[in-house]
Amino acid sequence: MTVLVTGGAGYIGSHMVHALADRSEPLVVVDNMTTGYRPNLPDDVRLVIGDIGDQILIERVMRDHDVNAVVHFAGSIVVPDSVADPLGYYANNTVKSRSLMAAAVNCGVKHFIFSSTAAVYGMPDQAMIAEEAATVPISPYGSSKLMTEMMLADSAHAHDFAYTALRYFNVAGADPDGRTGQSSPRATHLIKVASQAALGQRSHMEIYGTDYDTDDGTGVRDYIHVSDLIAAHVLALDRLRAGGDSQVMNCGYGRGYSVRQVVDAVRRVSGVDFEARETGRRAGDPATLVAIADRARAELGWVPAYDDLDVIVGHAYAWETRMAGRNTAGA
Ligand SMILES: NC(=O)c1ccc[n+]([C@@H]2O[C@H](COP(=O)([O-])OP(=O)(O)OC[C@H]3O[C@@H](n4cnc5c(N)ncnc54)[C@H](O)[C@@H]3O)[C@@H](O)[C@H]2O)c1
Ligand SMILES: O=c1ccn([C@@H]2O[C@H](COP(=O)(O)OP(=O)(O)O[C@H]3O[C@H](CO)[C@@H](O)[C@H](O)[C@H]3O)[C@@H](O)[C@H]2O)c(=O)[nH]1
Repeated sequence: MTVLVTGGAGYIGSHMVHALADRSEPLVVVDNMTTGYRPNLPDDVRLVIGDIGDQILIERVMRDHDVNAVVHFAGSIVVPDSVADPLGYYANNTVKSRSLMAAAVNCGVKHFIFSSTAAVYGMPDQAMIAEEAATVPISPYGSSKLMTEMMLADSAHAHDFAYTALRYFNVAGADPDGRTGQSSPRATHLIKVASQAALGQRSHMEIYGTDYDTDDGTGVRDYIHVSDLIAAHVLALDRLRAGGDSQVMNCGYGRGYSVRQVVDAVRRVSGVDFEARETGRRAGDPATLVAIADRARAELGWVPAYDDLDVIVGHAYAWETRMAGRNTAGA
């Protein structure tokens, strides 16, 4: 009854690995280490360095480890990169997910949890988004994820497995115990970038667009603490094991913060008045993305524990401080 965690050496996946290890669940990680970071994993984890598109390898891992559930985080995640390299994104996110699913079907894996995204909704006309909202992605990244959801739905009809596709809103923060966090130096996420500016790793940061139709003109997002997101995964796994049906669920708190509010929070938490320069809009950014996450609460009994912007920022900033120390020590 082993859980296969794809992309388990990445930001979100490594939090899942710790959560499963905390429950003493047998698990195996497959990661090709393109953006993965080994030090974020427990020392004794079973890590197979390989690609989810290598179906022979994946089937061997599934059989050797008696895998019964897959939690699929592996993928490429930078929206502007997907605009520049759509075929690369469809290859890594869609084609290789198809291969992973084929391996799961061949090996009789019964449960599948998939990292989907609010990007499947595109530029919604309503600020608050439920799962029934139209899915009209505006980036190859969003399309690559929506296509994977479609493959899951069709395969679950045809074969004996059930899935949960979790549509994450903006994932932020870090493990409260400091075991792992966002470690990719190229990460573009707002709270990470602002924390780097506060630590002096950047001379300044930029606010992309101040003319949105929002209260203060900057983009509004629903920031969810990574540990709350992982709690939803663990509950989704338990629900599938108990015979739960296939579902798509939003993961967010149902409350949005503007870029300016986030920048103020990072200044408040860090005590550093770093520079935030106002520039033009970034391509493909909707004004507002906020989840209606009633389904996750009802179906999973999910109750967030870290729904507080200063707590999220505090954990992200503590992690960034730790990373800065590591980098200095290694220099
Ligand atoms: N970070 C967010 O705000 C966010 C929001 C919505 C959805 N997601 C989704 O969550 C998942 C995890 O995102 P993250 O922020 O942890 O990113 P990440 O880049 O930190 O983690 C992705 C991991 O997958 C691995 N990987 C990539 N392609 C692979 C392949 N072909 N075979 C094996 N391993 C591969 C990478 O090495 C990395 O360890 C992704 O699928 C992403 O699309 C993230
Ligand atoms: O240096 C920066 C970085 C971001 N922003 C703004 O901050 C907000 C959040 O941006 P970011 O942290 O880059 O996240 P998103 O572009 O909203 O995308 C994240 O959240 C999506 C779900 O909502 C996921 O699909 C993506 O994978 C994930 O990167 C947006 O309004 C950006 O324009 C800035 O102003 N300056």
